[in-house]
Amino acid sequence: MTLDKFIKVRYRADEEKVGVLREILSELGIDCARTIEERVDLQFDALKNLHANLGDDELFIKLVMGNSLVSYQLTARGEAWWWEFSKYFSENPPEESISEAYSRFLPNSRTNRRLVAGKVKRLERVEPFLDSLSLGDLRDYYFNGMERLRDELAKALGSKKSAKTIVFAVKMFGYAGRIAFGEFVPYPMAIEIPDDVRINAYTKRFTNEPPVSFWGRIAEETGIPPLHIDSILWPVLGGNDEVLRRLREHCTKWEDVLRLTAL
Ligand SMILES: Nc1nc2[nH]c(O)nc2c(=O)[nH]1
Repeated sequence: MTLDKFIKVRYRADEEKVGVLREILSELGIDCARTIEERVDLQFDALKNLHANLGDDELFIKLVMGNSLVSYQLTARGEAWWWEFSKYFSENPPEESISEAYSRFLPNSRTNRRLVAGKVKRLERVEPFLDSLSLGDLRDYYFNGMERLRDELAKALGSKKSAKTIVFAVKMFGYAGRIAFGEFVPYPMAIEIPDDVRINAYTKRFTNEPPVSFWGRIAEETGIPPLHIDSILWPVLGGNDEVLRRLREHCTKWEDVLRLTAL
C-alpha cells in the first residue's frame, strides 16, 4: 500500500509551461487527434494493412488486442513492431490459438524478442476472455463499453486498470474497431494515458506528478480524453522523419503540434 493514499502529496509543476501546453492542446482539439491517429500514426496503417489481408473482423480485433498486451520491452521502435506484426499475420493467419501463434512468432521476431516466455503466458491468461467474445460483443464494447473492456482485460490478467498495456490495448482496440466497424467513437475520458517511456519522459518537462494523474487533469481541462492526448504526443515525440512528413502533409495545425515538442 502506498502512503499517497493517506498523505496529500504536493507535486511541483512549471505552471507557465503547463499553461502553454493547455492552450495548444485546446486549440488542437479532438479533431486533430483523430487526424494524427488516422493519417499520421504508422501503427494505424499497419492495422489497416492487416485488416485488408486477413478479411476476418473478429480475428483481426482479437489479434490487435493480444498484440497490445505483449507490446513492452521492445527491441525496436513501436512503429516497427506493429509493422512486423501486421506483415507476419498477413502472411501467417493463425490456425491455432493466439498464444500458440505467438509462441511461433515471438522467438523469431526482430522487434520484440525479450521476455518471450512471459509474453506467451500473458496471452494464455487472457485467451479464455478473448475466446468468449463474439464479433457482436466486440462491436458492443466498441460502441458502448470501452471502459468495461478495460476493466475486463485488467481482471483477466490480474493487472491494475491503469497498467500501461491494459489501457494501451484499449487504445489499439479503438483503432481496430474504427477500421472494422467504419465509425469513429471517441475514447472515454476515464481511460488513462499509457504510462510508457516516451510519455513519462515528456511529462517530466512539466511536473514531477505521475503521468496518469497529470494527463488526467489536462484531459479534463482541454476536453481531450487521455488516450487521444497520447495519440497527439506519441508519434511526434518519436521524431521519426516519415511521421513528421505525414504530419505536415495531413494536419493543418502541424505547427502547433510541433510547438508541443519544443516545450
Ligand atoms: N503511449 C504509447 N505507447 C506505445 N507503445 C507502442 O508500441 N505504441 C504506443 C502508443 O501509441 N502510445
